[in-house]
Amino acid sequence: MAIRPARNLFYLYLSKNNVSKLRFLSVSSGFLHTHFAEPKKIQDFDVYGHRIPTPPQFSSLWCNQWKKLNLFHFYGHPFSTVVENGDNELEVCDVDVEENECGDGGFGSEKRLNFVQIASRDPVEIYRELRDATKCEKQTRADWDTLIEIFRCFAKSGWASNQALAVYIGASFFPTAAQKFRNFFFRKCKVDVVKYLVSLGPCIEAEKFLFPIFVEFCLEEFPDEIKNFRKMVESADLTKPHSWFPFARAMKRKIIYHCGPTNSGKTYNALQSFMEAKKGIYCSPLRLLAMEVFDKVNGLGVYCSLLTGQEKKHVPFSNHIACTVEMVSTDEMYDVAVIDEIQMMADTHRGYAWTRALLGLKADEIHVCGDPSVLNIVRKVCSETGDELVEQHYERFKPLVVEAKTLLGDLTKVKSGDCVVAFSRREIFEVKLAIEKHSNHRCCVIYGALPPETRRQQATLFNDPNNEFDVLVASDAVGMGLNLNIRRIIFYTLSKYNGDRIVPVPASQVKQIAGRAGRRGSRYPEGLATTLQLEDLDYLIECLKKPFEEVNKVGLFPFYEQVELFAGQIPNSTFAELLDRFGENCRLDGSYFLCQYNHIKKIANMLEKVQGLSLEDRFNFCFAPVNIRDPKAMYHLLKFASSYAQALPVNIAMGMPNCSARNDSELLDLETKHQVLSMYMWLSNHFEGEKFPYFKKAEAMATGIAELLGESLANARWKPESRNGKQQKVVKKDQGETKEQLCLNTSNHRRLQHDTASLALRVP
Ligand SMILES: Nc1ncnc2c1ncn2[C@@H]1O[C@H](COP(=O)(O)OP(=O)(O)OP(=O)(O)O)[C@@H](O)[C@H]1O
Ligand SMILES: [Mg+2]
Repeated sequence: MAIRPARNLFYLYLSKNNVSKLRFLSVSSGFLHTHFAEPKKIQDFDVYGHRIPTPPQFSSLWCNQWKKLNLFHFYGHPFSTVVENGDNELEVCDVDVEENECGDGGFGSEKRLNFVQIASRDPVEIYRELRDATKCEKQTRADWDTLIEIFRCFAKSGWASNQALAVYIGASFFPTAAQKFRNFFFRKCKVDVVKYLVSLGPCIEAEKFLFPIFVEFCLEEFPDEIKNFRKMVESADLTKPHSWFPFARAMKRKIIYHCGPTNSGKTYNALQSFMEAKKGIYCSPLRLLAMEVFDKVNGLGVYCSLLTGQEKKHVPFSNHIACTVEMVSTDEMYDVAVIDEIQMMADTHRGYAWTRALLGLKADEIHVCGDPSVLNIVRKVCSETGDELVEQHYERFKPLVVEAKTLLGDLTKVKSGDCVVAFSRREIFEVKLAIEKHSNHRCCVIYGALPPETRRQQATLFNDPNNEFDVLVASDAVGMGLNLNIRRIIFYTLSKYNGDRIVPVPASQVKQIAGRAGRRGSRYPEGLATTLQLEDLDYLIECLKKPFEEVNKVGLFPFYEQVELFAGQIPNSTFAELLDRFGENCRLDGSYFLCQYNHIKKIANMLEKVQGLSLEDRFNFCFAPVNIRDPKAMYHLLKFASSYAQALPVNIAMGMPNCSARNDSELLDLETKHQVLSMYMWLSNHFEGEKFPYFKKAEAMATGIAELLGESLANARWKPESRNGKQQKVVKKDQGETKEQLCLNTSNHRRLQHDTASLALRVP
């Protein structure tokens, strides 16, 4: 028997056969499911209530009535514990059932009984009585005071506001409706109703009593508002996303889940099926990985094209394509599709792209590769879509061992084949500088702001044993995709800036990064992981020991067409307002969340003043890959959008640097320039080509800059920008860097300061 708590939806089935009559107190707290009433079990049971318009998931009977004369009754929230027996029947626990001969509801006083009778009356009736009353009955001062407080709480009640959604009273309209309801009630109130409410006081019970009366009031008073909101909600319906892809639903697809930790051969095996297929698609989490698969597959003699937001490389006669997951086509038919890093379905920003690929791909066979965190939700999706699911479980090829002695804060203990992982660009350069200054090692660097080509070039340099670059210093960008010959991962710290504050690095990420050590094919027999500081070791061990946390929701985001439909319901709003209203009003099934769209809103706000962009243009511009914290990059996006809106050919308007960076500021400049060019290429691919006619030029410049970045990194021996002087500039660069500033400015980041200090102390 499983016990599960029920919230507002109560199921009940009486276990006692001798129950002949029932009454309910406080049942107004919820919906009573219609499956409940099995007349043969309860001879004289007659739920007395009425239907209210509710969304399908609440196709229930609203009940707040009780029958006279009873043997059993339920107090408070008796249904908050529901026992499910093996036959899937549901019973109310006996503990919640009290026998009572006298039928007074257990309150013991006649006065109280009257109140109780109020509670159990049909809210429609109460409402009509109030509505038809000509004036307010006299109340005491104290009762008024309590009443005012009760209505104040009602207007602020999250519970009531949520419940009101079920009858299409939106959250933004709820306070107005509650205010009008209060005015109505105060003009008409009756002594017995008031007394009952006052006896409850300002509490959830009072809200629950008032709510159905409020609903009646709203249904009569605000039919237009309800109709409009209903239309709006229906146009923001994201429930049943599997039904958005009818063609894929008509297919019986086979999903093969390659499930396991990092470095266990998941992608390798999926790619075997991909290459053997007549027609295949590989969906990558990163441009970098798409490029790598493109190269590898072509190298093995299978013609394969490349499609990312920025580049389209068509290989003649190819039937295979490697793309980034955002670019996947749900129109094309494939024999085999691979969706790599499927656990990214749960990513707060990009998760929707994986969900869409899984639900929408028209492929006979879909190989998904990832850790076990989304296995259950993929099982659920498959049962909804009717696809067959086959699970293949994997183990790591080589063991991962934690080195307990750590580096004790001493970076001179770094050895050949080590990868030091830091979570900000500044730390990366500090570590590189310290290692190169005080040892004979040379460092490659990999971090998110570098173009994929440069990251690959750095990875190749590190992997090649025949050069002096034998240590890697990297950010979490190293966690996915690259094949690196790492002997040992050393965490420089285990906390990072999450866009808001410094937090411990999530265990799943620690696992993913540590798992990079000891890759199959590398010369190391096992992978090692450790920390720079001894005090971080326990957290590292804890993370590595932790089983993968199960995810219970995955991301969704509306298509443009859905946003357009919704926009029709609220004309004259800005795109950012539209997104907010969509976010507030969209309906989702329990397995999905709406992906975060703050960055989209930020771009939408910036572009608001650009006249002449259609809604679709705005939607597309907002998805352009831009670092919203980099004002230079944002400025270029604004300029691109302005030219586009004026139907002018969009210019790159940026000079090509002619030498590699000589200091950190020049390096930052190269990074930004590359990002702007990459954005231009993306826009050129997402809008009509002739509007962005300088694609080739942008591509050539981007290649040149990536090379300059590679050269610059090989020679980089400068300090990252001074913390005082150019802090602002650095902070705007990317998330990781803002961490550094916070570390310096606030006292609760003592540990990082300590790390830096001890680094300075111990390095001779
Ligand atoms: N059967 C095999 N024969 C030869 N090499 C293999 C085989 N399986 C895997 N490898 C190699 O082992 C390395 C790790 O494999 P793969 O990338 O498939 O792991 P993964 O489980 O996808 O890891 P991650 O989670 O890090 O993506 C790769 O370099 C891959 O080419
Ligand atoms: Mg993989």
